[in-house]
Amino acid sequence: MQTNMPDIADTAPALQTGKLDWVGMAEIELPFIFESRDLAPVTVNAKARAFVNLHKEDAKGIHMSRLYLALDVLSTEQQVNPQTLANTLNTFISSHENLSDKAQIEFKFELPLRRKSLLSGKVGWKSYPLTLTSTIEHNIISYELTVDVTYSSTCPCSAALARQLIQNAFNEKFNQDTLSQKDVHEWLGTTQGIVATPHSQRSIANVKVKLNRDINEFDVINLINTLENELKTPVQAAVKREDEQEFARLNGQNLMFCEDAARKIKASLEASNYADYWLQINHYESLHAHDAVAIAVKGIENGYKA
Ligand SMILES: Nc1nc2c(ncn2[C@@H]2O[C@H](COP(=O)(O)OP(=O)(O)OP(=O)(O)O)[C@@H](O)[C@H]2O)c(=O)[nH]1
Repeated sequence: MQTNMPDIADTAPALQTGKLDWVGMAEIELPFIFESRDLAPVTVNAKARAFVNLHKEDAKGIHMSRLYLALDVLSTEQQVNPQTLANTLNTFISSHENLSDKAQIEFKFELPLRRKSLLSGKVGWKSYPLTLTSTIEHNIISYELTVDVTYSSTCPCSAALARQLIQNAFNEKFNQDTLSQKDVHEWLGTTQGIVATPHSQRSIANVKVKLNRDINEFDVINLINTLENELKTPVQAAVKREDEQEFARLNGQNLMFCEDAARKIKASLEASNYADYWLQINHYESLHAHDAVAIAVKGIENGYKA
């Protein structure tokens, strides 16, 4: 290797002086082993962002290779958990002495989970998009987790209008003289009986939570289960007919506007122990070509903004 190579990050003058909030790298390909409560350590293929601030006004630049190599150690020699992330952030700072006093790592990846069907006992894969961000500032580390949960939402307005059409069709078909339980039962099993069906839409809840500082493990499964249990109609993996029928029942018994979904999730996050939260509910309408959206935050001082 050639010695005496110029190292302009240390020696060259900055074109213009000034502090920078974040400098680093984005879209770094980084497989790693992720650790979370109730989950066997799982290898995920993340895209990483790695940053430090540049508070030395006349420094030419940061040392990007040092950030990259610290991430590589995390990827190849360790498993990702709150402690190893904290160590890596500390390495970012200690490898930028006099240059930086803040650091941030963001991982975006899909977490594949085995999910059970509603009734049949079958199991299948479902992937959840996650973003895990850890930041160190004034020696304090914070963690933030964003997850997208996909579910089905059936429109309550459409359901009421469909019920009215069914009632009208019933009145046309039957009167007191012709009413027989057997005939009505048969008729209800036809498309003339259930003359209209409400529309449902694939919907996504984007939820960001700020984790408490003192956590010693991530708990992604608990967050996902909390959201899915509240929504009741998450999209399914393995589906037999009995599961599909149960899904239809759950949709019918959990009619929701985006406001309903947002309020349900807000209530469940309020009941959880998160330091802060932000949520956006997206109903990708099948009636409209546009989407129905609701946003909420915990509303704490200096917290997330809607
Ligand atoms: N700071 C900075 N570096 C960049 C940028 N684009 C590419 N690089 C390259 O990132 C590489 C790594 O920089 P350093 O970490 O300083 O590399 P190094 O000097 O070999 O590593 P050390 O000996 O640890 O300082 C250099 O080759 C830079 O040219 C940029 O926009 N800013």
